[in-house]
Parts: sequence; structure tokens; C-alpha cells
Amino acid sequence: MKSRLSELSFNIIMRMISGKRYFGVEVENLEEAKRFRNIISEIFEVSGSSNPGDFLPILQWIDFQGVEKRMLRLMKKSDEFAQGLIDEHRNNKESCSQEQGRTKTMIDNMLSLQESEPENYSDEIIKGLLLTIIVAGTDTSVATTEWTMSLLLNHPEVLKKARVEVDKIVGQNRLVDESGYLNLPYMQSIINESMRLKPAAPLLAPHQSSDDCIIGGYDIPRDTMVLVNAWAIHRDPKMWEDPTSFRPERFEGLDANAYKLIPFGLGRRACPGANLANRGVGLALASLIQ
Ligand code: HEM
Repeated sequence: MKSRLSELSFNIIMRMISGKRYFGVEVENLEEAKRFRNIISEIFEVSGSSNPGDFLPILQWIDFQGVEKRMLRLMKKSDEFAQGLIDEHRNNKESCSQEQGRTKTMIDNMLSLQESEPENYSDEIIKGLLLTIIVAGTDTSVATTEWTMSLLLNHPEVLKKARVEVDKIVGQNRLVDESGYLNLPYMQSIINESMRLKPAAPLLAPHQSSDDCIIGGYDIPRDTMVLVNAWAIHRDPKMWEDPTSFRPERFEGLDANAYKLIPFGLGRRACPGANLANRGVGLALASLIQ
């Protein structure tokens, strides 16, 4: 199931970004799709590997195991790919415009902003945004959908309740869509409970203290890497009743964004894709349940 969910997730993100699908049916340019898939599998392979030079700085001199060289090669390849998409949109501006009946993509919007605010929307910045969204928004949603499905299959009573909700709100004569999903509160409780027990980013993203500070009574010097253990917070018995049990009901009638559920982080650097992720995961699950 992971590979199908992954293809779905990449297609959603790439259609938003560039209007293209690179997996399954309706792939327009097979060669380009192949290039994209290769880059993606390499990005996930390299980002998951550890670099001995990070632990023993002397090894950085010789780039032991060649991780850095590989990353640089990959950076060049992904940069060229993203630049290709931008150039294509720039050249086809006419045919991509809404006036011609095509939905505007994220690249179209950013190229329009480039005209009015060139310093904020240089090609470099647009490429950075595209690649960040591709990396941050795909595997996280896939892992969450997969974990939720696994938890549902291991808790048939919850699955049954979810199916009753889908049948009641959406019915069996039409497929669930975005507006239908928004009326499925129990489904959202299931997703929250799944992200509590199995957060896709258990340590969130590494942060760095911009000044000397005190966290939980510990002195933290400026420029220290700080990791937030969301996994532990989500299972803290002081905060959650029966913390290791899968009980979506605990979120019923609660604002999950209030404070202690933090799979998307908190504050200014929290995940900007949280709403999109909830909808994407919810729609995929509701469709599977249907
Ligand atoms: C279930 C799915 C997702 C989870 C669990 C998730 C989780 C996270 C977490 C924990 C962070 C770091 C927050 C921090 O620094 O404390 C983050 C950052 C980010 N996420 Fe997500 N994310 C998901 C889906 C998405 C989607 C669908 C997108 C975009 C399409 C996205 C875009 C981003 C971006 C751009 C950042 C970096 C924000 C920044 O550094 O200011 N994420 N996400």
C-alpha cells in the first residue's frame, strides 16, 4: 500500500506545483516522470543516510564514504529539474494562464509575484520552496495515512464507527470529496489519535537557539541544536489518560490544535501544510473506507 499512497501523494503535490502527474495513468511526459522519480528516490535515500563526518569532524576532510559529494551531485540534478519546470512555465505563460481555461499552478502564481516583488521571488527562492514542499509534504502524509490504516485494521470497532460516519454523511452513491470530508469529525479524531501515537516527525525538525536561554530549567547556550520530542510528549501519562491506547474518542469535541498535540510543531515555524495534510490524509482514508 505504501507505494500506491506514495504515488498518490507525489501526484497531488506535483499537480499543485506544476500541473503534472508523474505516476500512474495520464502521465504526459514519461521521460520527465522517470527523471523525477529517480531524483526523489535518491533524495530520500541520501537524506536517510548518516554522514560519519557529522560525528567525527576530521572525516569531513576526506568526505569519508562520499556522502557530501553525492549530496552535491543530487542538489545539482534537482536544481536543474526545478529550473526546467520554472522555465517551461515562463515560456508557456500564455497557455498556462487561467484565461485559457487552465488552473493556475503554484509556479504560475510565484512567477506572477516575481514580476511585482522580484527580490522576494527570485528563481533561487522559488526552487527552494518547490523542493521543500516536495520533500516535506509527501512522505509525512504517506506515513500518517499508512499508520492510520494499520491502527484501524487493528481496532475493528473504530473502523466500524468510521464506516458508519462515512455512510451517514456521504452515503454509498457518491465518492467522498473535499466538502464531504470536512463533515467527518470522527475521521479527524482518528487522524489526530494516529498522529499522537505515531507522529511522522517524532522529533519535529531540528531548531537552533538564537540566544542563550533556559528550557525546562536547563541552560541552553546560543547556537545549540534543540530537538522537541513530540513522541514522548504525546505519550506522557501526566498529559494523557491511558496514553498508549488508541482511543480517537479522546479528541471528540476538543480543539486538537489547542496545545498538547504537536505533530506539526507549534508557533511561527510550525508546518504550513497542516491543513492540506489533514485533508489529503482524511480524503484518502475516507475513500479507502468507502
Ligand atoms: C501529516 C503530514 C505532515 C506532517 C506530520 C508534517 C510535520 C511537519 C513538522 C513537524 C514540521 C517542522 C515543524 C517545526 O520546525 O517544529 C514541518 C515543517 C514543514 N512542513 Fe510539514 N508536515 C506534513 C505535511 C506537510 C505538507 C502536505 C506540506 C506542504 C505541501 C508541508 C510543508 C512543510 C514545510 C514547507 C515545512 C517547513 C516550515 C518552516 O521551516 O518554516 N508539510 N512539517
